[in-house]
Amino acid sequence: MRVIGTVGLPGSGKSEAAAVARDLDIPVVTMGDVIRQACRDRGLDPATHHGEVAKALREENGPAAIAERSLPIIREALEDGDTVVVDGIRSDVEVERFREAFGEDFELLSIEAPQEVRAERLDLRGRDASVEEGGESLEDRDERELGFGMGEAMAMADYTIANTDSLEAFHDRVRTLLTEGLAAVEGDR
Ligand SMILES: Nc1ncnc2c1ncn2[C@@H]1O[C@H](COP(=O)(O)OP(=O)(O)OP(=O)(O)O)[C@@H](O)[C@H]1O
Repeated sequence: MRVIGTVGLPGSGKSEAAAVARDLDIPVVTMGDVIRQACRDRGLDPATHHGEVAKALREENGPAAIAERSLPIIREALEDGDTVVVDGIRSDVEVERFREAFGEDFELLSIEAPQEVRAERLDLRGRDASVEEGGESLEDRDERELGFGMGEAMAMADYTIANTDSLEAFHDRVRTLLTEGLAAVEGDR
């Protein structure tokens, strides 16, 4: 059994890593979906209340609340396969919760790229932060995510992939990691 969590700043390549997993028929549990479901449970539109509900969940049930709610979904996904990818980890507290739940079976992958590289890719993706995030710049998004504990989470990673080369090279790295395991990408640690 392998539960592989991904962490990384905006535009680092987390969605691309999740896409590689899906291509391999590895289920991806997205923590954002947990928040969207909580919005619907409260009769709120996820499009406008996502941030507010994420904050409320943490205030009501503690900083690991979203990780906690992801656990049954991850366990259910593990009934169908040996490996699950968890996308959307934001903090060290969440990493600790997953380590507590899955022990050695939990692996943390940090995806890293310099801010200027991420900025360029996000512009190309058409999700320019200045438009999509209500005027918030990538610098501000980075700062906000680091404020949640993203930096501490990244520091806890079992391995790091530097996503500074081509998309194809990144896909290959992630595919190797998912299919062959840590030893195959040991050089990246
Ligand atoms: N190595 C690469 N070369 C070229 N483009 C890339 C590379 N890696 C990712 N991209 C592109 O950069 C953009 C950002 O990547 P992605 O959406 O995976 O980031 P993310 O970490 O999920 O970001 P966010 O947290 O903002 O959702 C995407 O358009 C993706 O296709």
